[in-house]
Amino acid sequence: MVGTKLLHLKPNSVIPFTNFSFKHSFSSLPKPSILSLLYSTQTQIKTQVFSYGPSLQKGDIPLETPSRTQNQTTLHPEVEEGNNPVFDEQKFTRVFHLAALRVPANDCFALENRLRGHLLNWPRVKNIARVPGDEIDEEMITLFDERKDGEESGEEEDGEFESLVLYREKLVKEFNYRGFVKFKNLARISRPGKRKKKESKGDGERKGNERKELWVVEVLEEKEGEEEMKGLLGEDFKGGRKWKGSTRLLLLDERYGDKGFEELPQAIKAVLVEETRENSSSTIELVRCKLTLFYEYWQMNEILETLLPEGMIIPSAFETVGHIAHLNLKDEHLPYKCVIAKVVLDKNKPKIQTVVNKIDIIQNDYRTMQLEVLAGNHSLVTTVVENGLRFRVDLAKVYWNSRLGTERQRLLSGFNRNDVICDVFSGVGPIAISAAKIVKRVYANDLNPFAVEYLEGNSVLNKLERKIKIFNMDGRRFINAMFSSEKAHSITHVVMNLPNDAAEFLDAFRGVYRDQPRDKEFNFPMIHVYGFSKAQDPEFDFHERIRIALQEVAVNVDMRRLHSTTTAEVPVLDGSD
Ligand SMILES: C[S@@+](CC[C@H](N)C(=O)[O-])C[C@H]1O[C@@H](n2cnc3c(N)ncnc32)[C@H](O)[C@@H]1O
Repeated sequence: MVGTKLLHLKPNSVIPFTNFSFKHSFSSLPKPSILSLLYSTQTQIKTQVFSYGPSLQKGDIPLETPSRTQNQTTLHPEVEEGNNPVFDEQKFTRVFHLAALRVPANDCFALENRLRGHLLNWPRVKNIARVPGDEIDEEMITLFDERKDGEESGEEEDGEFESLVLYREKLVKEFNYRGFVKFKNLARISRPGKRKKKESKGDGERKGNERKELWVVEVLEEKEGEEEMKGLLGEDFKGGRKWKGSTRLLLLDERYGDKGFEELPQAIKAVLVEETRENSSSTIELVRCKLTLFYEYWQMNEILETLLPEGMIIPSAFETVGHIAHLNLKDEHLPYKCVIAKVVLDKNKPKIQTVVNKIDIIQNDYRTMQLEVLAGNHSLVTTVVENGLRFRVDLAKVYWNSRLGTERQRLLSGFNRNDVICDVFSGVGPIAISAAKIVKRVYANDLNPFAVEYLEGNSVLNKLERKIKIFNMDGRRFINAMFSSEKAHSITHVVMNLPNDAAEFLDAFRGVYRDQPRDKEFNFPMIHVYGFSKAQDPEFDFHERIRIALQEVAVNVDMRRLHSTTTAEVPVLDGSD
């Protein structure tokens, strides 16, 4: 039993968010309550109890793969060496021995209902299972019945067999370019090509070439009388003495895997007994079977718990941007980064095509991340859908943060069709373009020429280009340009989303309204400023920064604390002065 900590990867920042409008005098500062600001890494001790359900610590490892002890001792060094992501997926194959009821296909749903509570209840495994050859052609059933009748009336064996041979002849005539859909064995006899090659790969090969299967069931017992039919219809044929038509397997709860008939619960016994009593040629029978779970079956954390050293925190969450999974690995994970990335990719295909890790904290002007591609294709250009709009981004060249989607929605909900928005640090346009759908006009600006290129492309992509005017300049210059022009009167909201130092950019507003005539019609815009603070009292700290930047100008301030996590924003404080 392994105790493992789950790490939810989260950014370590708290973003006080402020919006305010100008007024003519200061009043007292709000008294913010002191709240812990430091983000805490959420760790969870996961105690695994393996008494029920599938687990990599249970079941048998098939003979061709190394034993579990061997598996655990060799895996970590192998993984560590040169970050080699190629680990043997077969090491994750586990075989479980179960009991099942083989039932007529037509009755399986009714019996499933009746036996509820006694059937296997494992995630992603259907308790009505199919095995190769369990679907039998109606015509074949008739022949079989004829054969049986003959048996009963003492007919000669040659005659019985003849009808099956005739039936095969009939099938041969039906052969066309698609081969035999129902009887693979006949197809194989007539057309020994590709298929023969594939099937000679050995027992371990999984069926289903396109999509790898998660699990497979095989019946263990060989029934008398099966051989003869097999010879005619191929290896896939299963059925035995009681065979009468198409069948399904109802997998019984794992507790009954090694139980004999007498030890089964009454409900199961009753089904078997009743069926046999009512119908002497009942096809219901108790069989032993093998349920094999493959690498594809196991969840990301189950695989990683096996691959990473015992006790290591398992990276259990990541951010997604379009087709890209964005990890934020801790130092201790770095020796295993490629292995972790491979598992993330395998377990999240096809939505995820690329797995990256952030190399360094964001510290450049354009707020772009330094990313290392660890698995999948190397394209960092992707499309994100937010608010029903599409945004093309190149994570290597522009800023994007999907976690801010909720906050963007909150902001947008305060805009109406009479508004004119000025987005000073617009990036590729998640706020500006979404706002353009609602408001009269948007002025959007960014210093990063690549961001502006994508902003232009995205406004066209969303057919909103006629409502957006785009600028590529420093934020201060942009504010000056906007507020020294006749546009100043029309602007109702200014958005400043540059959390590191947007507050310091507020100095650009000093005196912008000094010479404006103050008629009754005049409204000051609402300025939405985002910022980080590591101070003990971030609201107080942020308020001070705003006052220093604006100096003589009086403002109404509303402050709201955002904890930038994947799930939550935390409104903490509402105050005004
Ligand atoms: C935190 S991002 C926000 C982008 C966008 N609002 C969003 O939510 O995705 C800040 C943006 O400001 C831009 N930026 C940085 N310094 C700037 C400056 N001095 N003037 C204008 N834009 C700047 C960066 O290029 C970046 O795109």
